[in-house]
Amino acid sequence: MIENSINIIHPTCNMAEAKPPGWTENITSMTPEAVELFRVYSKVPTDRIKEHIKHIHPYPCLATFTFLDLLITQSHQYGEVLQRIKDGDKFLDLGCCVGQDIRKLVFDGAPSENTYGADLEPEFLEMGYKLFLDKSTLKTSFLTADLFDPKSSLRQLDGQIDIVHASAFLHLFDYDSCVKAVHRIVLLFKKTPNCLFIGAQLGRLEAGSIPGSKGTEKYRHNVNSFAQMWDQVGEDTGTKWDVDARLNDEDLYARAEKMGIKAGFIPPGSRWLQFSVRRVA
Ligand SMILES: C[S@@+](CC[C@H](N)C(=O)[O-])C[C@H]1O[C@@H](n2cnc3c(N)ncnc32)[C@H](O)[C@@H]1O
Repeated sequence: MIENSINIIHPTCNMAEAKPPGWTENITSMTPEAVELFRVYSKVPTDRIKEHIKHIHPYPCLATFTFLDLLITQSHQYGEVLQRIKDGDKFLDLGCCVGQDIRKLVFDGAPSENTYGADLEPEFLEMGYKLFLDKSTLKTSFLTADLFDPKSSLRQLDGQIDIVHASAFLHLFDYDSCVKAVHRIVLLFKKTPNCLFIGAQLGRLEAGSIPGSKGTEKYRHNVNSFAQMWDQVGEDTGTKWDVDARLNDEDLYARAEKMGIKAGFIPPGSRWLQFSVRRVA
């Protein structure tokens, strides 16, 4: 069973959006893991952590503080991922934003030189250093890259990555873009079995498109549609993938209503979809 502790609102990081639903301006709670990360890894005194975070992040899309959830730790594969990076596997956090999940892995013992982070927005990558105070120590390679740009700096990683993590990422796109993104992700992986794609994103009991901003659409997967997409991409690319996708029990729409939040990207039937996809051939 998937834990129900994943925060309800994970904004789309649309920088044009002035105040996303769920805007808080205040850090109401932090998990003990997040407090420990700032206290021990970043050496911020406990009583100054919240002030430090609020001081650093000026962006609306970070204003719900959900990046403090350290989503990667809720993956059932977290232990395996950590051990594999320690053993030399190359890890990429795609759409890493401020790179909190990379910092958590490094804090837990992953050699940072085996880690990569990629994001469309260079400001988020810079903000990560200011948040975690590790510019002089962290050896993660951060790339500013648009996953959909065939000439992006991600090309240098093609065929070299063992593990890709992408949380709150694929749900940003319509179905065709989602399929394109998965095709691109397959290119990043080594051509060997056991490569792993993990993450969590907004999903829905009934799969389908929902309206996005400015006439766009976003696709919400359920377990079947997510697995079918990977089957299709497997066929297209001559690869084979074992998909483990699960919808969380918690009804995110009900929770949003209870909180008085009207968020178009959380329609009825919304659940967190947690997945691991392993290459078998
Ligand atoms: C909702 S945030 C999730 C951030 C992080 N993974 C987390 O769980 O906190 C989505 C991130 O994807 C990035 N992004 C959006 N489109 C992208 C693209 N085409 N290529 C690379 N990154 C992209 C955004 O800049 C943003 O940082």
